[in-house]
Amino acid sequence: MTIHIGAAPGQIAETVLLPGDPYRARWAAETFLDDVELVNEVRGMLGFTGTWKGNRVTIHGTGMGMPSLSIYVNEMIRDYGAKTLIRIGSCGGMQHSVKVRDIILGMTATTLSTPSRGIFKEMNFAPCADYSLLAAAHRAATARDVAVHAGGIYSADVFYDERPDLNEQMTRHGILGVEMEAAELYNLAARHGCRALAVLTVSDHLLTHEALPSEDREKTFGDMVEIALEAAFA
Ligand SMILES: O=P(O)(O)O[C@H]1O[C@H](CO)[C@@H](O)[C@H]1O
Ligand SMILES: O=c1cc[nH]c(=O)[nH]1
Repeated sequence: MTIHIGAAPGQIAETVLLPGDPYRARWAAETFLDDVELVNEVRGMLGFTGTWKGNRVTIHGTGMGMPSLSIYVNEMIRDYGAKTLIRIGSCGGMQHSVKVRDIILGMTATTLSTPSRGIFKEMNFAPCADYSLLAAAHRAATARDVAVHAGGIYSADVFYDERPDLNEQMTRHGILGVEMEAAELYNLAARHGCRALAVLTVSDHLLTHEALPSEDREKTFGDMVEIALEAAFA
């Protein structure tokens, strides 16, 4: 047990899928895993371990934003031995070529700041995905005939942004979508020699202002869960 995770030693698998929403974790575990066991509910942050095609997997919420994700991912890596960590999140589309419900694979995650800024200081470290996971996820998405885009994403610190010029610059520089956790996930994976990837579903669009309701964000993003599972065990 750690301060924030109530699982016993060995109850967290080496492969972890990480939605922001703990209820998406429950839905994904109940929908896609066998022999599912609740392994954490401290502070209502739900985590489940089960099997997918015989492989052990944990699906665990991170909460919203990089400080929250940092707590769970640090404990999963340092205390439970997680090795492959795949975020399964929602994001806002930032290009007209990207449509609502499309899948985005985050090759890089641009950010203004992360919980790691204290160690990087003046350095602009470039958080990036693990290539083997990225390539496997792209193959899995293509095989499923899902609209998939691989490229840069933006990990913002705020959802209600008072600086629209920042989003405009991201769009201008080809960034595909905005979310709030991937950059720190990639930083932590790099620091600890783990593999990480963000597989995102476009839930709303900053240019067209389309938006899916919260229930869809919780329960209908099955393609990204299966793509993440296929990539993890490719
Ligand atoms: O749907 P999740 O995985 O929570 O991801 C996105 O949704 C939340 C904001 O609504 C942020 O956590 C953002 O990264
Ligand atoms: O962080 C997020 C997630 C979904 N949509 C957004 O606009 N931002």
